[in-house]
Amino acid sequence: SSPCDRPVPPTAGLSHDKWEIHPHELILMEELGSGQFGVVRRGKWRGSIDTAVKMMKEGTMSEDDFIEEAKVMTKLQHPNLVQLYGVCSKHRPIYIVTEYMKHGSLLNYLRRHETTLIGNMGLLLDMCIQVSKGMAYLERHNYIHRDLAARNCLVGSENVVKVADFGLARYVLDDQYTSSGGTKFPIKWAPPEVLNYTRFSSKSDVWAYGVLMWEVFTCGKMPYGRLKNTEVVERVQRGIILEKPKSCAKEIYDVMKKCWSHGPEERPSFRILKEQLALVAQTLT
Ligand SMILES: CS(=O)(=O)c1ccc(C(=O)Nc2cccc(-c3cn4ccnc4c(Nc4ccc(C(=O)N5CCOCC5)cc4)n3)c2)cc1
Repeated sequence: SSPCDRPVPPTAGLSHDKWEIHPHELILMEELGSGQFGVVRRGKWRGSIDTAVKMMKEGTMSEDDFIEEAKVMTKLQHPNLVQLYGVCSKHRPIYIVTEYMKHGSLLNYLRRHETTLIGNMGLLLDMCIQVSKGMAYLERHNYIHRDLAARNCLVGSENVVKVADFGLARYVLDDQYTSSGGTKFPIKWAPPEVLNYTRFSSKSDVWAYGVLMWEVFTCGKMPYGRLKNTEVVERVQRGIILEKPKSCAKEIYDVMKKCWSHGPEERPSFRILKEQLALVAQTLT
């Protein structure tokens, strides 16, 4: 059965806190990757459920605030969102347990499969549409991602693409990542109002979504190439936008450009974006 129709395993653990997962219910397997936040390993939950387990290095996130938020996040359920199953918070490091996506990040997937993907506009557009569906769900629930990019989307079987780590950015302690002046802040995915006032909204997620579309249609190129963050900030504030990717239809680039409208209120909502992209898909494929 496809992952969509498999019911989401009940996050009801043995304890009364249904978002709490008992470590003895988890079998940890191979490492999937790591970063300044810690290590991610594949896992099996209750013997059969495939999971990814993020072991958050101490000091990387405000854990108590995150654990509080995890209760809300486990309720966000959609076929294009990486499901948070729960957390192991009774020990350190805390574990963040989500559904497993077997092809890894969308960014690496695009780069790894560039030769087969570059001419397949229908498939690239479908990936973008799947992300817009997950984001339209978050928008409907007034949930802001704050770090939408191809690196934070994941690919599963049958080219399923899901949005991951929504809202996680709020709990990262490293102010190199959280402040817009920091070296790790995702400047290239940020609109003017975030660069100037760190004013996040679903419309700043829409700007980032436009950059994600650009990443998809360039099969994982770095936006603005090797330009320094200060040069990108200057261009964005002057209204200079990313150029049309070679293998991208004009109609698709037109949608990207709407996502990069200078004022947040001029940008379409994800609800509208989803519909516009479905129309473009009909005319193109
Ligand atoms: C900015 S921050 O808040 O500090 C932050 C930074 C990083 C992260 C984070 O989760 N990073 C991260 C790093 C590595 C793997 C993950 C990561 C998270 N996941 C959640 C669900 N599934 C996965 C998954 N799956 C993978 C990853 C790699 C492979 C793999 O080895 N492949 C090679 C062969 O072809 C297939 C693919 C397979 C499945 N990898 C997540 C989260 C938050």
